[in-house]
Amino acid sequence: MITRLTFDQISTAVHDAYEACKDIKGGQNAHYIPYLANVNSDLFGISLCLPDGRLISVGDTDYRFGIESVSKVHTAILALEQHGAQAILDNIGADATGLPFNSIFAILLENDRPSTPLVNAGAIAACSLVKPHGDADGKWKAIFDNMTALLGSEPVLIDELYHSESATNFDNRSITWLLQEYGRIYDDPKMSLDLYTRQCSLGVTAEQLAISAATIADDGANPITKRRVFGAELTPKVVALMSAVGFYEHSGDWLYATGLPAKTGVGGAVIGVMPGLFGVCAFAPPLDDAGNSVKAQAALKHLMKSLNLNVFSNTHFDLVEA
Ligand SMILES: NC(=O)CC[C@H](N)C(=O)O
Repeated sequence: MITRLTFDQISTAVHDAYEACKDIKGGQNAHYIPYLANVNSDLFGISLCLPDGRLISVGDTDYRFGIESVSKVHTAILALEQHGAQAILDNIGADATGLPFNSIFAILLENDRPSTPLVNAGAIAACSLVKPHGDADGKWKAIFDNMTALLGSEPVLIDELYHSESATNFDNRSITWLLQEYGRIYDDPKMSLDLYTRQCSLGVTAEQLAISAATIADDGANPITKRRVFGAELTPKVVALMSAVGFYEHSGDWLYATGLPAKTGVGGAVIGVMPGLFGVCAFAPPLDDAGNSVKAQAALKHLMKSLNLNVFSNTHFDLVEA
């Protein structure tokens, strides 16, 4: 079945989702990273980007916040581009862990594999895979440039967040050394961890993240800059990774409830990708027990329901002029 959607319908749905969810309480800011604990908990924004570059934004969509684990998607794309889909499967994996994002148990259960580039272990391994090998500055430039190409404009490193996170990331240090012991870090371990921590500390806006999600939805072509960022054959791989583990131990419940492949970060962002149709980002700092934004989840759930969208349904959606 083909259903026609207009820009106005999508715009109304975004504004309705904002209104319906703006007063939702519950959850708390990430408390284990001191910088994030102090961000204003009332911030809330939704931004949606269409493949033709039109943006629908409501609320705090130009506030710059820590990208955190949403960056795992961007660097997974870089590693996929540089090494190919098979190498990422062989060296990292694409499995759901069913466990928290920083789980050491998941590494042990998965027979030494980091599981997926979208949990901490696999994301640190992905940073170790980024070329040029052995060159910290060159690798950071590759990560930053790839992020910029996906966002359509530069992110800004939040120094305070980077220092705050570097000083307190004891679990990620343990993960890195365990992976090193298992032969699953493919460059200098300390450098790989530092690159991961730095990418998590990049400041981005909800609007930038929506553009990057729309770039994934648009088969690797950035809808704003029109630049091709990655090969179209990678979109199904990226969407599969997001679907499998985007909400960590709540990934199945999320996908079942919404039908939206999405990825969260403890900075409060959630990005969602409807291939061919749009990319979206909702942002609000308070998180649930799995580290996923309470209000952003509610807003995206509302949006998908009101537009009657689901990536698994047998309905194809065409964006039409009114
Ligand atoms: N889920 C997240 O966003 C976690 C990211 C954070 N930088 C960490 O490694 O703990």
